[in-house]
Amino acid sequence: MSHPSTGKFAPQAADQPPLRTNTLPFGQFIEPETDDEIINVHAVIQHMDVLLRVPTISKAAVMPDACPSGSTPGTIPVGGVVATKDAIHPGFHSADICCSMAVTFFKRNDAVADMLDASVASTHFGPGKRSVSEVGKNKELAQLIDKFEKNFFLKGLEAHAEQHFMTQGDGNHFLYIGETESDHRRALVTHHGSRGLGAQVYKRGLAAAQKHTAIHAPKVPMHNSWIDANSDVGAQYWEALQLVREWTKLNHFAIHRKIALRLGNAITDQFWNEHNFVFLRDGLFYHGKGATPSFSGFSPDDTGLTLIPLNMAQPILIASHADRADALGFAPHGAGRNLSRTAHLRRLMEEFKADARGLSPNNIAEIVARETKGLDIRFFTGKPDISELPSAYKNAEQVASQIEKHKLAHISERIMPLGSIMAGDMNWNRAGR
Ligand SMILES: Nc1nc2c(ncn2[C@@H]2O[C@H](COP(=O)(O)O)[C@@H](O)[C@H]2O)c(=O)[nH]1
Ligand SMILES: [Mn+2]
Repeated sequence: MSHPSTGKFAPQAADQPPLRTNTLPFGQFIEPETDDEIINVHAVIQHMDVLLRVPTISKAAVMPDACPSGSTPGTIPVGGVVATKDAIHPGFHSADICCSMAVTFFKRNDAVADMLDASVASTHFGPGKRSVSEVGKNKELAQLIDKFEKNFFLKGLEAHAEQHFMTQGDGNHFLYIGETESDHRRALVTHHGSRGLGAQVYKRGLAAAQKHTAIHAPKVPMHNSWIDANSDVGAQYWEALQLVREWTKLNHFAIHRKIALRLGNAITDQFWNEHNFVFLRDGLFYHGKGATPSFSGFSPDDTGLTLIPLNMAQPILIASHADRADALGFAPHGAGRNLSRTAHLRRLMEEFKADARGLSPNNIAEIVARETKGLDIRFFTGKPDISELPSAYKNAEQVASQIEKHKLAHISERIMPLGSIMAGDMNWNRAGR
């Protein structure tokens, strides 16, 4: 028998779990209001229907911010949560392992421009890496990297862990400055994942999963393949995920610490949460692909609070756990994209009657100004990435009200926006310009 994806011969294993002929019911907490949202929900449900035929899956849910994440049928949507038995699916947490949110609160309320200046000088956005190593200065990082040697999935990735440290990448990764709504405490929030390190671990994990699944369940397509959690490979992969998680946490807080030092300001509180990760709970592996855990003890660092961003001009929600059973104990991780990057750009080009050369610098300045009024918004490349402006995302208030209505989490505080930094235009949207 040949594997449908690899085309290679694979022996038929006696214990082969078949693909289910029927899908499973799953928790749906997504309520479309506009035509775009109706199309979006339809696509999400179609993907879930195919996905839930994978035999390792016990239960699943989609959050209010769900949107498709690829065109191959059965690709887990962003905003999807899938619980599996004895199986870890790299495709369900995807390449940006441990994409996460982290907040630091400061003692003194410095001027927003000073905080952003200190941030620009302390972090790095965009592809690529740092030329100056932090390993000599950061004992925890050095100790973490020392553990790589013994792990099959991390061995040889030491340079990635070193060179990508204190970088944040591109796309919708951001650094946000805000102030708590209730007591006006100044906050610094970052959003990023495990950078090149996680991407390499994912690649290796997916290869191991394909190898296993081609033998044990050859009808399961490549993107839904899994690693046997009870095997040695499974134990190694689980350990690699935990070490990648540690790296990501160090990365967030090393950036925060550098900014605090540069400002000469004291840190009063910090917490963080993963929203792209695998969580082990009562013997099941909960894969959150863009979903915020909302249950106690989701990680060894759980403080009972999580962060849910919406867009650069809206508050970041601070939520406490609700642990709704049919939502599998998860809440949304954001507002979710309204439209694909290309569709969003196309709409703006239509609005501004742009020709094949694309939006002019004046058009772009006008769009940025109208969407970010009163905020200090900076782009690391110096050029705005209009695909990341608030209009690219779903209605923030609608998502927040769905969180409360469905009791997916309890919103206990809001960090009101003051300014932010993102990578900026990376040339992807030059098409047609
Ligand atoms: N506060 C900000 N929130 C933003 C920004 N860009 C996107 N977002 C929100 O983050 C989530 C997370 O997305 P993912 O990459 O983890 O899938 C997204 O759904 C948006 O709601 C921003 O610039 N500032
Ligand atoms: Mn993320």
